[in-house]
Amino acid sequence: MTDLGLLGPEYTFHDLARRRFLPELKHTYYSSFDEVFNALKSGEIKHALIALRNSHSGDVNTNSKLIQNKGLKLLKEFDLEVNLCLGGFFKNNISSIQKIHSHPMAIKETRDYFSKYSHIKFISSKSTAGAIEELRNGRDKWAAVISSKEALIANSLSIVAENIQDSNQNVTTFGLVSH
Ligand SMILES: O=C(O)C(=O)C[C@]1(C(=O)O)C=C[C@@H](O)C=C1
Repeated sequence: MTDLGLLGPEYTFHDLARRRFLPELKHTYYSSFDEVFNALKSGEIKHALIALRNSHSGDVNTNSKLIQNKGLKLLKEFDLEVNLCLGGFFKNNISSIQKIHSHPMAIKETRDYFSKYSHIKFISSKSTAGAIEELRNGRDKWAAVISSKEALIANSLSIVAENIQDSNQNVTTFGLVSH
């Protein structure tokens, strides 16, 4: 049994919250909230770290409701400032980018920023760091991702723009949950 399950891979915002607030816990990454909830139910993990809400874009998934409906315990809440970056294979101009992969919440949190680039197609991914894997598989030089700066650096991608979130106080609240 691992102590903590969370949405991965490395350098998702869940992972940045884990590193900041719960660095001592042995952890396992999962690729969706469903998988994290299932791992908690089956006893594969003791605790889960799950995003509940964002200060600008509201509820994350239906996670708060799911925690209540499943009779899980919300032990603690942690607030993490979420600074979003745009990154890709090259330091492209934003106007030359055609496609952006990211988690739906990160896309929501940057909607105003991209409002003048109406040609860009947004593609939902399972997490901001997971979007990087999709970017690599797509091999499209005009594609980009919205993710953490840490994820871009760890994956040797170029940073096209920093702090692109619409709200300058963009905070996501994460819950530490147990059975
Ligand atoms: O995709 C990630 O990196 C996540 O950790 C998910 C998530 C979310 O669930 O809202 C976490 C914080 C940010 O608000 C954007 C995405």
